[in-house]
This record gives sequence, C-alpha cells and structure tokens, in this order.
Amino acid sequence: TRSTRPQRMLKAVQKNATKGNPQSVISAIDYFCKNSEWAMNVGDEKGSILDSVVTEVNPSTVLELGTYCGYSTVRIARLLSPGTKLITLEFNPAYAAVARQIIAYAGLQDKVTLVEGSSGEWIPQIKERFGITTFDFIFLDHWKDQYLPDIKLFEECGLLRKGSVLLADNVICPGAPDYLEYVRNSPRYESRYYPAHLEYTKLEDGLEKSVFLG
Ligand SMILES: Oc1cc(-c2ccc(F)cc2)cc2cccnc12
Ligand SMILES: [Mg+2]
Repeated sequence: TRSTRPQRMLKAVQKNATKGNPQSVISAIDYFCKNSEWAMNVGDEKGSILDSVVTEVNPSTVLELGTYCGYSTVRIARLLSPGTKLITLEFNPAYAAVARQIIAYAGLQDKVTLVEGSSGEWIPQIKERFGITTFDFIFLDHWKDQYLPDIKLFEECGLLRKGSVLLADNVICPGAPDYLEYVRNSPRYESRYYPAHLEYTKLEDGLEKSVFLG
C-alpha cells in the first residue's frame, strides 16, 4: 500500500540528515516540504520565532500539544538546558510513530517524553503522572478548536504560574479566533502577536505569545 506523507518525510530525514545532528534534521524536513511535499510543520520562519522565545524563556518544564512528525519537538529540545525534558502530546498514533523515529534520529530521545492521547484526557493527569507542578513554556500546535478549552484546563488544573509563557501556532491560518479573543481580552494574560507566514507559503499566519500574569 502507498506510504504516508509522514513516512516519506522520515525517509527524507534518514536519507539527507546526519544522525545525531538536530539542525540537519530540521533542514532536511524544510527541504522536503519546500521541494517535495507541503506538510504542517511549524516551518523555518515561524520556527525561528519559536527558537527565540524558547531561548528567552530557557524553560525547565515544557509541554507541546501536537507533535505531528516531531519537527518542532526537535527545534525545542535542541535548545533545552542539559537535564531538561519536554513532554509532547500527539493524538494520532501514525504521526507519533514517525515522530519517535525522527526525534531519535536527531539524538534527542532522552530529552523528550512523547505521550499518545488527547490533550483533554492527559492534561488533568500530568501533575500526578510526571511530577510536574507548573509549566514554564507551552507550545500549542494541535487542532485549533482545542486551544481555548485546553488553556482553560491549564488554569483549572493549576498548571500555570506567574510568568508561564504560552506560544500558539496558526492563530491566523487555519485560525483560532476564540482563543485569540480570550488571551487578548483576559486580564490574566499579556498577549503579543508575531506576524509571519503559513509554513512554506506566502499566506499570512503568525504566532501568539501569551504570558500568564497569575
Ligand atoms: O501549522 C498547521 C497548518 C495547518 C494547515 C492545514 C491546511 C491548510 F490549508 C492550512 C494550514 C494545519 C495544522 C493543524 C495542526 C497544527 N498545525 C497546523
Ligand atoms: Mg501548526
């Protein structure tokens, strides 16, 4: 049977990247998406903004919602201080299977805990399962209608502290209007929009960075 796009992306990484070299994995995926097949990775333009926010926050606790093939997981994990791990949630088992292999190819498997399941199911379990009290940095990059319910769940579960940074992909395309309205109007967040483009295209998109004020 025909391979899937994530499987073809993995093959491109195995062919063109150097094992244990995260930057070469990132470059191989971007090359594949620019020259072979578009795929919904955060991409190089928005990825550079992600890099700058992660570097600025220098988080000790990190959560990613929406692993897909692990592109942003690799981008984030390569910047974390030694001993710091990130938790990434992926609902789709086929995506998770490819992501594990791409993360391992980059040599970052010891810095990543990939959990298969839905954010709504897993967020309430994180404290007890992973011994985490609050997150310093959260990257939202899953289904756009889940952004708002999930940020409310973070608040209800006490997973945010004064200064926690949430960065959301695709707030313009495909768009998360209810999430944007919430973080931009809530007195509990300081929000800022980073204009960019939908990965590998000229279409407008951007990232929304929201700091929890406590
Ligand atoms: O970065 C993303 C982009 C898109 C997307 C798909 C088709 C389009 F025509 C435009 C945008 C979907 C995502 C779903 C989940 C996480 N990220 C996504
Ligand atoms: Mg995205």
